[in-house]
Amino acid sequence: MTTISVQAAAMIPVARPFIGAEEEHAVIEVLRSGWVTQGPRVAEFEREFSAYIGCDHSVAVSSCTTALHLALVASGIGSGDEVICPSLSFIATANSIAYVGATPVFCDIDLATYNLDPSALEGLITPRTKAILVVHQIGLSAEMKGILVVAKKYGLAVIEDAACAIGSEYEGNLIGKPLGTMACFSFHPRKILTTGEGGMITTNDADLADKLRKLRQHAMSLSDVVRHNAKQVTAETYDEVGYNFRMTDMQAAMGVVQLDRLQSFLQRRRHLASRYDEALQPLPWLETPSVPSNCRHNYQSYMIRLVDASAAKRDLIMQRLLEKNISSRRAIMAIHRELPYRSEQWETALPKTNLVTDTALILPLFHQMTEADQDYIIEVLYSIAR
Ligand SMILES: C[C@H]1O[C@H](OP(=O)(O)OP(=O)(O)OC[C@H]2O[C@@H](n3cnc4c(=O)[nH]c(N)nc43)[C@H](O)[C@@H]2O)[C@@H](O)[C@@H](O)[C@@H]1N
Ligand SMILES: O=C(O)CCC(=O)C(=O)O
Repeated sequence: MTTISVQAAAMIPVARPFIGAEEEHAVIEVLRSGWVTQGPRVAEFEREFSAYIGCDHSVAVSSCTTALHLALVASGIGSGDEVICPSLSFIATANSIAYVGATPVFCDIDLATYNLDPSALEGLITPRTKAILVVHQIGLSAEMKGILVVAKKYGLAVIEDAACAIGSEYEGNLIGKPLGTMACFSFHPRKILTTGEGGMITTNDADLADKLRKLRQHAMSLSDVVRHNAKQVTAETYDEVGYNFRMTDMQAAMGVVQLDRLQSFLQRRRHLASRYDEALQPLPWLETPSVPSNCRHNYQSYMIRLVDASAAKRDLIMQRLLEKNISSRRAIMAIHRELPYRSEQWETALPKTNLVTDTALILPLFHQMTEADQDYIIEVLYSIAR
């Protein structure tokens, strides 16, 4: 048996945001400006985000979780309603449905893409179904055509959880040029573009955008900016229950700089992903990601799936990697296994979700990861195989 001659000098993290001097300067400028939340930098970030995505409106909020929550509120979804979503997703997907008093109904996935299986949707629709919350998991677009056909047939809203999908494409368009009513993005540090925390809702519907802008700021009738600039004494009213989901100008200033870097982030990730693909494809005990020809992946995460494995075996491999200073993560969680959503019904209804959550793992992938680090990770995986 060959042993690995070198040990990584320091832990290789699963992810690391790239934050440079330009972000520092941009944030300091905001701090010195005297306007620090939902001000000019937020408006600028929204404009630049719309220009990049090619959508009409972008509404910045405090996270993707609050973006999803607000999108459901603005869609009029509430108590007694059902929303179909995958269980193979971060818990925020289902939590956003629970926040509005609706019930998440979990749909199984397509094993090739780890996204909602359009052919499994119809069996879940009841008279209470109001929407489909589609996730573009780890940055790969869901098969939107099939999903939109079902949504149209039953008159359901389609909201896209694009938390991980900035820069990803479906049929030649960037995700976020909404195919449904709204798409929601995350700028959490585990995402490709980060503002610390932060989120964005994109839409082509002007009324919806107005509603979102109002609701994110306590539903006040006149914004603080309008009142600040008013030449006459003025007061706002609060005609419905709103939320405090504002993004700060420090976050937005960082976002503007990160958006400038996005092409280079995407290029680097795609390059490293193709290196993983090439090196790992010969290993018969794992499957590398498969990308349908009508999609372009951003590789927010690089996830491999172990063939003929169990959760215990996967965890053992993760432990071996950790002992070699390589951080990995279990696959995407299965929401239906967490206490607030757990039931026998879901455990038996979602076999593909169960298989992926038990047998996949996420390998390190980040902008500054060197090819030498990546070669080391590959070498360790080969040694585990032996
Ligand atoms: C369930 C989660 O799934 C995905 O994350 P994950 O479980 O694969 O990985 P996490 O443990 O959240 O990733 C955290 C890693 O991301 C890097 N990182 C760098 N900076 C940060 C930070 O500020 N916060 C967090 N949480 N992570 C940060 C570090 O390498 C850290 O170990 C993401 O989609 C997360 O947003 C989601 N919460
Ligand atoms: O809280 C987390 O770990 C991630 C949630 C997220 O991505 C968001 O709400 O923007």
